[in-house]
Amino acid sequence: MSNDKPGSSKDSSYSERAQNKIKEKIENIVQSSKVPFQKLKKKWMNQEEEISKCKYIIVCGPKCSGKSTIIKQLIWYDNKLCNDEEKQLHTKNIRKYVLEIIFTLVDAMLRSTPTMTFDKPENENKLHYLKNYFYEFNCNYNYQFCNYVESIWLDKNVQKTFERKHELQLQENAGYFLDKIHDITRFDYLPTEEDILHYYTPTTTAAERCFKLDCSPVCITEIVNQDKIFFRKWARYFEDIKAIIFVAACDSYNVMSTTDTTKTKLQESMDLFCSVVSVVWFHYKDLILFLNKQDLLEEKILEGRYKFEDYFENFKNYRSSVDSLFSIESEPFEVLRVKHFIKNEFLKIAEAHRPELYAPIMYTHFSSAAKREKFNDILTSTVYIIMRCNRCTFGLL
Ligand SMILES: Nc1nc2c(ncn2[C@@H]2O[C@H](COP(=O)(O)OP(=O)(O)OP(=O)(O)O)[C@@H](O)[C@H]2O)c(=O)[nH]1
Ligand SMILES: [Mg+2]
Repeated sequence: MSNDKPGSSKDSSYSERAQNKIKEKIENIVQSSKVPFQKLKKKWMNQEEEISKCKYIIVCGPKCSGKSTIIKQLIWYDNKLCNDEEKQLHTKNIRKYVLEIIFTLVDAMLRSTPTMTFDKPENENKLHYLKNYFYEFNCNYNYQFCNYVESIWLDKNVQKTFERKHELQLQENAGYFLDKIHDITRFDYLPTEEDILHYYTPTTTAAERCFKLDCSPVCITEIVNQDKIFFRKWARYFEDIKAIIFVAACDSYNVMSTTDTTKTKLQESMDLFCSVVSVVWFHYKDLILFLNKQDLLEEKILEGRYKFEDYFENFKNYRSSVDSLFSIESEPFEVLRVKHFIKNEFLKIAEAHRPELYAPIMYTHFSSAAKREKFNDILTSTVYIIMRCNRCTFGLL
């Protein structure tokens, strides 16, 4: 009967109330922390599982070599292609890009010596409209755009100027879009996947792209702003990666580097490749080398304007051990010689810098990453290699 004692009931109810309050408080804390903690724990466990299964891959190579294009193709693997809404987002940019190509061509035509003007004088007004109204007002589609752009492109003197495309500041894929100008200027134009692959958007930050590849998670990071010392400095941060993709643009054999004017961009790619394979961390990693832009390389070699031996002296005496292959493959002999020579140069660098003892596997692909069909087989085997790297990590192979 302690409750009957004076003050006791008060005290006891006080202590009871206090205790209950504390209990309640603790419960609240536990409750509030318990739920998210459990959720978090589940999430962590899931993440941990995902991450441990995840194939971290870095994609490196010189600027504009096709790194993002290859990543796009990998994301679209399994037919997870763009839907119409996503495609629509590219329409305006592609139209704007086509206009910029037209402006560059007209500019070059007007500056040429002897000076040229439009073959059809009425194109002058059309150009004026496109430059001062259409382009200025955000390139929203209208009837004039549809008629004027094609009319200017078909002007005899503009076409003549395009024959000098190598001398002009045009991107290599300008021809691809000009060939499709009739489709692009239609009101119902919806870019194809190949149009999206050909459209260039420079990558400015090293963003990680995580997606499912053949039902398994993959994280791919495109490395930006690389130079020769980049890998030596940062390589240890990539210690956990499972594989490296290196992309080189083979058609750049005649394009002089902007940073070292004694070298071509292809030679510069080889230097960069050398610094990648020299990194000790990477000696244990699988390496997938894409000798990219084969379609543009073939076009350039067959055109004959820029002889390969003028840029790589030892090409003259190149006798390939795969000479017998030349007769089986359907490509022109000279193109095959060039592409196998380039491959050989990269392999020599890898052999010299990746000690055989550690070096796992180096896979080499001749690729045309912006071509949907042509890239299909390579895509399948790349996915297989990525899966293989993963199974190796878990001792399944
Ligand atoms: N014709 C052709 N064009 C290609 C090929 N691969 C890439 N391209 C084009 O080359 C341009 C550059 O490709 P990206 O994939 O953006 O190159 P990148 O290496 O990511 O470039 P940065 O992000 O600026 O370093 C784009 O217009 C692509 O469409 C190819 O094999 N053939
Ligand atoms: Mg990129």
